[in-house]
Amino acid sequence: MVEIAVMGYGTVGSGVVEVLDKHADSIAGRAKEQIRVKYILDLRDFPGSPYERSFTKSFDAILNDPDVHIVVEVMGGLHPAFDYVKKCLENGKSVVTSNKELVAAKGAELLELAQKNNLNFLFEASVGGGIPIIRPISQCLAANDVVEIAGILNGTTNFILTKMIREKTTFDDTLALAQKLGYAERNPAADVEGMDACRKICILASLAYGKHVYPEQVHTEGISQIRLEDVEYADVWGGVIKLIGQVKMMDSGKIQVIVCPMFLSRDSQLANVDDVFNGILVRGDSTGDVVFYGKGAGKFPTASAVVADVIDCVKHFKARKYLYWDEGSPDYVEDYLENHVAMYVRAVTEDETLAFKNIENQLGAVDRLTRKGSKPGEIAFVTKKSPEKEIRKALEALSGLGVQIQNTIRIGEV
Ligand SMILES: NC(=O)C1=CN([C@@H]2O[C@H](COP(=O)(O)OP(=O)(O)OC[C@H]3O[C@@H](n4cnc5c(N)ncnc54)[C@H](OP(=O)(O)O)[C@@H]3O)[C@@H](O)[C@H]2O)C=CC1
Ligand SMILES: N[C@@H](CC=O)C(=O)O
Repeated sequence: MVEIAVMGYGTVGSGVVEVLDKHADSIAGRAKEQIRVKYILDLRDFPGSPYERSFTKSFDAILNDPDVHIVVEVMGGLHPAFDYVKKCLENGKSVVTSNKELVAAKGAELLELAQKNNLNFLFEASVGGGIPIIRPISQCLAANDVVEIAGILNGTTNFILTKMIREKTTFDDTLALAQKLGYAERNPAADVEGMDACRKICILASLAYGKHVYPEQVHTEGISQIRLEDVEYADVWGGVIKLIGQVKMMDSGKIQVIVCPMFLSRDSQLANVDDVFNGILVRGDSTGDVVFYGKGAGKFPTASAVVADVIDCVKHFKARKYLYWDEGSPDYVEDYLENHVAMYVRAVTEDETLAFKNIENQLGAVDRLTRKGSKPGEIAFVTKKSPEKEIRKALEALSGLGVQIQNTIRIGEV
């Protein structure tokens, strides 16, 4: 019998306890041990819960119980999660977490601590919800040099974009539904403004290239600037808008990494990844493209990944699971303005003919886009591929030449 503690009884934590209970026998068969939830730590009371006797408000009760060998951290946030996880690892307890904020900020330090103490620190659920992606990158694709990873990494924003486009629902209503379904972060700005996807691409980049990438090193944009006009122009251009996290290794040894909405061609493997689903493309030098697809958020998909880590922990008490990356460095990430991109631009002008003359003077030839029902003075175009800093400079100059930029979205090559 292995006794464990679950810290946090919200969407994911309640799913973990339920899955462990419902599938107790088959899980015991796979882990070769019965797994029992001895403690559930939460701030609230849950009167009438079938697990009522396991609830505690004392972290120390868990920390000081020598019978607890695995602690599942599903509270979220950095504090007190970091402190608790660190103490668990210092006190001989392996840790499983779904907390991407924690792994993206402190992964290198916690992995080192786990290694030092011959314990496991596992976080399959931190990226892609129920999709297996941490193990495939660290194990199944280990023979490859990873050339690039690009993915739809946030279920909430993909759900919002899909519903707004297909059903013309409002942003606020769709976000409220995503919250009700347990997809959104406690502070949904983390989803909408791209921070959640940023944390996930940091974890994938750290794992793939062996060096920590910190969220503050990644240029991050969310979906709050996207308007229905942009969605219609994307359609005219031949694609869709998706929030993408992307990382590539450069010849210089630096990485290019970004999180932002992108126009994706309908031919892209990620273009039809809709609703709460995530899609993650990993390009290996030997395998070529491998694409992972599944539910990126929600109670049971995420609980499934957490419980799989618990089972793996039980199977690897003696032989630790080897996950590791080094601390990062300030010069490791290329300035995103140096990246070569093509850019969709939507603007307004009072004189269209003059505007396009000025646009082509500044940017060279562009591909004009038109849509039905455009507003008076509205124009849109796609630039040629150039260093982003040059495009930004040209767009700044255009605003002094009667072209008021309303939005820009990068053209993805995924
Ligand atoms: N929801 C999802 O689909 C996914 C979530 N994740 C990640 O999993 C983690 C948990 O997410 P989720 O379950 O959705 O979040 P919830 O907010 O639903 O659950 C968190 C739970 O932890 C409790 N809690 C918070 N702080 C403490 C504390 N100091 N001591 C004890 N209990 C505490 C909360 O209590 P109270 O409500 O009283 O504050 C709440 O019950 C997050 O890191 C999230 O990013 C990862 C993948 C998918
Ligand atoms: N809020 C996240 C939850 C899973 O990681 C998302 O929407 O993807």
